[in-house]
Amino acid sequence: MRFDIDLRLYLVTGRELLPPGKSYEESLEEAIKGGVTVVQVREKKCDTGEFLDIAQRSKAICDRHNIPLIINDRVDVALAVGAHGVHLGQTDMPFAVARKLLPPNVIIGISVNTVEEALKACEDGADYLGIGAVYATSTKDLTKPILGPRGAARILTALESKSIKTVVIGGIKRTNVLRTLHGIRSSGPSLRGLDGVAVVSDIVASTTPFDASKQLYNLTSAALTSFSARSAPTPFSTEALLQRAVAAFALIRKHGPLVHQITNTVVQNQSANATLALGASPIMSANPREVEDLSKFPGALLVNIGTLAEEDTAGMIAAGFHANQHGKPVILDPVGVGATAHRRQTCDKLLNVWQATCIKGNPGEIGALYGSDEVLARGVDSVGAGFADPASIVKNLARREKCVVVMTGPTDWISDGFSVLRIDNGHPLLPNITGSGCMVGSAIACGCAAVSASAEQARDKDVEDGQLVRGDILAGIVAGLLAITIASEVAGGRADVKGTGTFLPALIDELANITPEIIAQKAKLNVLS
Ligand SMILES: Nc1ncnc2c1ncn2[C@@H]1O[C@H](COP(=O)(O)OP(=O)(O)OP(=O)(O)O)[C@@H](O)[C@H]1O
Ligand SMILES: Cc1ncsc1CCO
Repeated sequence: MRFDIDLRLYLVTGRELLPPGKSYEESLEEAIKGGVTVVQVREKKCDTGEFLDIAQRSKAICDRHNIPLIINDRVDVALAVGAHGVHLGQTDMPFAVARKLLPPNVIIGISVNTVEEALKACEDGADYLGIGAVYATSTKDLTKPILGPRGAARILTALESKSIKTVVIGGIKRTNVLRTLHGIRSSGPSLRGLDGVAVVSDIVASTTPFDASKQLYNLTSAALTSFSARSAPTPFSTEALLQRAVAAFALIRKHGPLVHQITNTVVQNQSANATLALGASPIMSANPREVEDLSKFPGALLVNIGTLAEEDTAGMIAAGFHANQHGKPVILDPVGVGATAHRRQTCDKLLNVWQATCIKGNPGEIGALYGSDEVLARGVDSVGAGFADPASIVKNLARREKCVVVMTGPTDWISDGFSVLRIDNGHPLLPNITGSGCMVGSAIACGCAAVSASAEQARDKDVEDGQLVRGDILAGIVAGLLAITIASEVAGGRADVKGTGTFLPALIDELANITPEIIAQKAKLNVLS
């Protein structure tokens, strides 16, 4: 097998882009340490001697880190330095000629811009394809059409039956990599057809290439790692998950993490009070100017689109983006997403820019995101009896969005795309106060914030492939759900609670009174699969 190269984060060099004071070697080494998995040396404006010199210097660095090196265009230079591969454009040396000149273990990649070029390169026997340009870029004169994510998806769709490896290239950077990969997935077959992203200026022009490539590696891994391609985690029992959730609940009180909430104007006060009662610290702000600073604190971000003021959308987009960059859990509450086209478009926009850790909604909201009309929404409320097969809905949406999905109701259904769980706690008064679902979102955010802050503090092992966040997220989510639903049972059973008016303050009190022992004792949690 000739091809054993990890294409996930493919760096294409460009010395002319280096920032002042940064040497080529320094930049390359930092980029590799940050997560670059393969390096292509591209030198368009130098003579052979200089190209050879830069290729040899690159090879020495790559060898030190066991990273494959590919040479752009020049078969002779590749042979001279013993490179792993050669990358050819459509106007470079023809594939057949290069193949003849190169030893069989040297791979050949081809740049393609159309379905025809891609199929021809497959037929020729290319080892991988660089599909682009996805966006306009200053690093290359573009004479061919810009593909956009949808154009790249068209080429990937045509390659569905081929085993060839692929990367997308052209203007890809930290700010658009998730949007790009989400866009390709939603308009093409699946990301299983894609093996990586190629990046130039976002790494080479950076004064901190280590950070740039680390962020790009994590973002790309999270978007690329397909649930179906990943091996399923070890199944766990109800008892084991309950223990993890009880431990996660205790971490809220231990760490008192910051929970940044962009939420609707109906529930701001009660959600902030619920957060405090659980033992975390709320900060409610949608101002795009401060979301980056807020993302630096250990904790979590909640984005609730309940009242969706026009001016809040920019803050929601930026907050999720920065939270992803800092590995903070992001909880999306798509309130009323089934009610208006604008809410649907906004959720699409948000999920195109950032990766959610958890999406929580009532059946109307989850159905609207899933694209099902089995359950309908009336404004922010869900109507009707619910889904005939709720377990499949949450599991399939979790797989598609690569996050945990929670669907609330008399039974709360939860899935991480592998397991499905149900929680049967809750009091009938809970859905009758406005914004109880929103408070559930805050409670989930508190649980996620706690497990994430704890893992950060313990400097847990580095994030696993495909995960943006650290910590036992599923346990954090279950902890938040159990805390609020069990507190509602205690509050609803109190003699002084006469209806929804007295229920709300009692609920806040009982959230503060709840203990890990009460949760362990009263939880009606069941792991179904
Ligand atoms: N009939 C019920 N009995 C007990 N608990 C319930 C019942 N219905 C919902 N709940 C609980 O209430 C919480 C809120 O769920 P619900 O589905 O009402 O949210 P929502 O519709 O998003 O609320 P809102 O839009 O008012 O914020 C859930 O955690 C759930 O456990
Ligand atoms: C009533 C209402 N309207 C927008 S948000 C909200 C709170 C419950 O979702």
